[in-house]
Amino acid sequence: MSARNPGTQLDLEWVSKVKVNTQAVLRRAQYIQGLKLPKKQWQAAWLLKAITCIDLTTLAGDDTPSNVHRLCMKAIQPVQYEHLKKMDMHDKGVTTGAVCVYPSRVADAVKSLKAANSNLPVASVATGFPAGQTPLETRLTEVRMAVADGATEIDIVINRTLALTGQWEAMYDEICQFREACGDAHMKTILAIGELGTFANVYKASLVAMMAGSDFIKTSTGKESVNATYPVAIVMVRAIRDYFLRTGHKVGFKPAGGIRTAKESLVWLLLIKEELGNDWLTPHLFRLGASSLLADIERQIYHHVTGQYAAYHELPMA
Ligand SMILES: O=C[C@H](O)COP(=O)(O)O
Repeated sequence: MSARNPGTQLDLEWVSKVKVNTQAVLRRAQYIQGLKLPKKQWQAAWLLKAITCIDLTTLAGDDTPSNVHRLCMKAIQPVQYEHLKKMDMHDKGVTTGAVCVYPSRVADAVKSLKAANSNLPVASVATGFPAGQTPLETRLTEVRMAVADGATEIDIVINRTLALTGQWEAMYDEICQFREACGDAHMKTILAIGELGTFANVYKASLVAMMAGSDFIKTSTGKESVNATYPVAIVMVRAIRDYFLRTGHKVGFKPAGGIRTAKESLVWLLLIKEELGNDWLTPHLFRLGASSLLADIERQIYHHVTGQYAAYHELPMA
């Protein structure tokens, strides 16, 4: 991870002046989706880059030490060795960016990775994920427990009630407390954009989250009915850019929820390149939160290397 965002004082004047031009946002998102995607070896290189930015995720009620173990093994070796060798990438340490699990499974993930001699980060959702509707003290305890079990990245959810009722100061205070509870663990703040109503609210929530010291802002939990969309991403990355221009602090961006295809991962990389520039095209500042994207990327890489499409059952799944 890159240098942390120390946050700033809450600037309510900046927050209150926010206006978002919806039509301009939609046009820009359309434009980015229409851009030409890289082909052939360039596409394969971009797909490998996308893999290094994935937070390989399992967030299910039936998660067990054994499926978390498989997830970790997949994160360490996301592409078959022979395929990487054919691309001369076998010795470049291609892994996913992190694994992401519920707090109760952090210790399992840490154990599996340690046994495999891997220092891949373990991220954990916390703070009453996905709804955030538990008492503040419970949410803080959850963060501390995940960190104590070895999570080095914590994905918190914002209190949507506070955002929807314009209680930005209270939201800022809560996030500052989460940041403190994280200690040295990097904090990604999930806005749950599908529940924020307007683009202006998304922009305001992004600003408040960054002012409170978030190292990343993240679109969604993957559990809302609307998750990562390109227009919302434009709004959030513009907030990241504006915050950087004012403070000099680079905050990362993590779209998450419903990202399933290799093609989508390429569009996400293009969006970041166009909006924030190459500096952000690194796992330190960009992550894709996804539970099933890797299988499709692996399939495209299989095709690139062999000239044939693999059936899903031919590729080892996370
Ligand atoms: O943070 C990651 C998301 O929960 C993953 O969502 P997904 O299962 O739709 O890929």
